[in-house]
Amino acid sequence: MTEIQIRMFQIMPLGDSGVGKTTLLNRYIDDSYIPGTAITMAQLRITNVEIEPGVKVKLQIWDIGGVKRLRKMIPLHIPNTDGFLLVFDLTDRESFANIKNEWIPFLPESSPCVLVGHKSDHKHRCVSREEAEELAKELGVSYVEASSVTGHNVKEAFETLVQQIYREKKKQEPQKQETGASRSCLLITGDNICRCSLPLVGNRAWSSC
Ligand SMILES: Nc1nc2c(ncn2[C@@H]2O[C@H](COP(=O)(O)OP(=O)(O)OP(=O)(O)O)[C@@H](O)[C@H]2O)c(=O)[nH]1
Repeated sequence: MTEIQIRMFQIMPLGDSGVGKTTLLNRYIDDSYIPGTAITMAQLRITNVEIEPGVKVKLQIWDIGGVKRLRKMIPLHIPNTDGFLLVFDLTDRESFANIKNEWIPFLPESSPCVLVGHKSDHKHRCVSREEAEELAKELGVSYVEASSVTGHNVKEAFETLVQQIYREKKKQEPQKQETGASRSCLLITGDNICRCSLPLVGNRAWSSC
């Protein structure tokens, strides 16, 4: 019998309108590239990731449009968000400057974050890797250059963040176990039987897997 741990993390890509947040999500979740997507209002996407043998994460991703009038929705979601992708467009210097000017101010201190230089396939790049790495160092976060056109490093960007969240959560775990925050259950799917450790909500263990 295999023991499987199921966790739930919530993440949010942040960045100016047009940097490619929705396209990045489409590439990560559906492995598809849909050019010229319309401005997003807000949508919740869900996917599953195995982060190490026996540990699965149900990943909820809030995609909120980067235009100014939609930004008031962001603080509503921040308290439930475990980590952020700070996305800028490598062909747009303003979107790079806005990471510090517009997006960092939304974040609680020490939030797990990955800085993503997006559209790395584009010929007309105007932010150098050195500048971006310098910003990442200043912010104390990892830096990944990705392209949703080619798919290059898209998985890496999301999974670097998920691993970071996982490490942070594990640090807080001994305290959770003392309060009995999870319950071991048998999960039967077809011919497979596995043991899962599920979080307790109130006094119930739950899973939507
Ligand atoms: N060259 C190139 N273009 C891309 C890439 N990703 C997205 N685009 C284009 O960038 C434009 C904006 O992409 P979106 O995904 O709509 O941007 P967004 O950040 O979600 O925009 P909002 O919903 O307004 O916040 C679209 O025309 C995409 O086709 C990429 O990796 N390379």
